[in-house]
Amino acid sequence: MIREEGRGQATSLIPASEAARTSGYPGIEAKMQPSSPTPDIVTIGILALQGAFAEHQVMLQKASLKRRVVIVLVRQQEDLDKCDALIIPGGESTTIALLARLAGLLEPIREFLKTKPVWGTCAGAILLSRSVEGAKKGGQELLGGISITIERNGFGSQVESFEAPLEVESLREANRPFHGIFIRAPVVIGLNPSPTDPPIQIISRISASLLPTSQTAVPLDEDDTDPRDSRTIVALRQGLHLLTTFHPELTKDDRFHEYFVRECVLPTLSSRSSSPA
Ligand SMILES: NC(=O)CC[C@H](N)C(=O)O
Repeated sequence: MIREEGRGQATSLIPASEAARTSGYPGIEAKMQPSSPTPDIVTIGILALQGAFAEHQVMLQKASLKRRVVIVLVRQQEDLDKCDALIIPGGESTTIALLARLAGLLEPIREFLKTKPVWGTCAGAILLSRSVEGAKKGGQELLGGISITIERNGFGSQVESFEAPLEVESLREANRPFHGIFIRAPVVIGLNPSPTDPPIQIISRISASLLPTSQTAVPLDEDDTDPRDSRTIVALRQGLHLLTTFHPELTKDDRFHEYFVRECVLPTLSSRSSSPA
């Protein structure tokens, strides 16, 4: 099932017991907004093997979040074990996968994905996909949390990297476009959820008129799930996870980071802490 997402839901509070559980980890603390009634803490890991992890870290530190966020740069399993959520940055997906295998992180992240939210940006989006086309010779290891097929460098080579304004209805101040930076970006070429998978929610599509001229995507009706139409999808969610084919961390706009914490991370914390032990 595929659905286009409307406005986001309100976040829930994290009980003090949860804050106690996550406190005391070495990491970097992002600022807490005064509106938070309790010193709730959420621990977000950033896979820091290659690529734009430092930019995600800076953005999370500056982001206007309603919770205190402890940031953990994840390089080994014991870092991952501290995290409530994980961001996989852009960079080079084959290299990140190789380094993750060498660090013994591929299987732990696959396990992590089953219960905790993960956000993949660009190369991270490739890793989060269930299958990939255009992989380097020798293949490409994936994590596979989201049931889509994605095409590496699907908009073309470096010279066809581009920037474009995106409409994203679920972000705060939704009438202000989000500046999408696409660098050798992957393209969503198929949505393949099985009947038992959570539904895929489309968060943003790029207007076909803004795509590089080499692209021939034809925008169809909003509800049409024709695979051709998937090429205009640039942000989507499935279950706990978020995928963006562009780089929000390379902008000065914190709204995607705020969205991930508010919509993907905090609801899982509150549901975990309210479920019976
Ligand atoms: N900006 C990026 O993350 C590019 C992704 C890169 N094309 C890859 O395949 O991994």
